[in-house]
Amino acid sequence: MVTLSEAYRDHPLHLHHIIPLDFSSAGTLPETHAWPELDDFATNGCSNGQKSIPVIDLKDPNAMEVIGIACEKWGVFELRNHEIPLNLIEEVDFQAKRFFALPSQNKLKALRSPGGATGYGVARISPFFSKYMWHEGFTIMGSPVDLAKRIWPNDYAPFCDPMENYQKQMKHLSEQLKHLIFNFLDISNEAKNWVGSTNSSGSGCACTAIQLNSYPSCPDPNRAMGLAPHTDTSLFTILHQSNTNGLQIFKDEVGWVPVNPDPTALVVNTGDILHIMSNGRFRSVLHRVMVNGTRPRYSVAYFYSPPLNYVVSASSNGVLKSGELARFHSVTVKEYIGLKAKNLEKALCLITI
Ligand SMILES: C=C1C[C@]23C[C@H]1CC[C@H]2[C@@]12CCC[C@@](C)(C(=O)O1)[C@H]2[C@@H]3C(=O)O
Ligand SMILES: O=C(O)CCC(=O)C(=O)O
Ligand SMILES: [Fe+2]
Repeated sequence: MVTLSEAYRDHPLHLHHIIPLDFSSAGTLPETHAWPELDDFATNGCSNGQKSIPVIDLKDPNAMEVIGIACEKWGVFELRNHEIPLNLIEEVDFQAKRFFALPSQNKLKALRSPGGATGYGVARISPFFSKYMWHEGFTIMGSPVDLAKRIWPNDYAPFCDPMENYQKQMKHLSEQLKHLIFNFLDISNEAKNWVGSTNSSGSGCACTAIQLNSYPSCPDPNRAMGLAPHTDTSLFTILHQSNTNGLQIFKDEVGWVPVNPDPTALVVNTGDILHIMSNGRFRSVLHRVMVNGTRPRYSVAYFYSPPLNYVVSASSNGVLKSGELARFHSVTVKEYIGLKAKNLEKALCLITI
């Protein structure tokens, strides 16, 4: 948990790649946030938006099969009947909005440090793009208490309690999804249960993180980018989006497909670590967020990955059919996070055999 921070420590960032714009006082879109090549990009996407992602009921007796097929064909699905209490989701959402509504100078008290991974700041992928995104984020790994105390020294519990509860519930849901996905892929019990792997705290726990995302309503939405196209580093990500649209996934031969929000459902997407573990069968899905001219958008992402020293490898986990060769070199989770932090989307190519 806290240990995921450790993987980012070797990749310090400059402050101008951490501090978000004060969106509340931005009356027009600054040139630093205007993406020149966007027009084409945006129109192409929308014209192909007729298809929609698979919807899956977790209680479906065929859940394993339909989730496997969705991961293979789409890399993303909407999950219903997930059993995360709606009032908890709403409370997390409410606390996220309460944080982002604070004056800029208050939010900066929880600013991510240059060598850190948690706290308030722009998206981690920002240094790879010449323009800034219309986005601010808040990253939590392990206990949120230290961060929340910086903002609400005596009254941090209303923020922390729901976040900690959400971490527990999401971890439980992630374990269920992991079993379904790994069973579908015939991944061995050893690999499935992270046997022999630990993180630096000595526990064999998964690496997890919560990312609160805010995309304020934008004075010039056609020239702004909410979150630039990226794949997640995780095994998979569980996303909750409240009711403003903007998320799109890229599907081969279709283009950008909108993922319409249903506040009672969750969206699950595949990440790079699953891409490697499945030997490229479950490709990590490219996605982005477009912004809105009238309504702000909020989302909560939960990233789930194996422990830091887990060896991510198709050659030893049972996925390879007879005669099939591994397409990627084996790497630990920590090594892969390091490669991604330095090379972004080239990281997968760098370990391709
Ligand atoms: C546990 C994670 C996963 C991170 C890094 C770290 C904390 C924040 C996550 C995000 C959230 C926003 C998109 C992304 C691409 C980014 O810029 O920061 C994600 C990234 C990743 O999936 O690599
Ligand atoms: O806001 C969203 O819907 C997407 C967030 C996202 O892609 C991320 O946090 O990695
Ligand atoms: Fe993402």
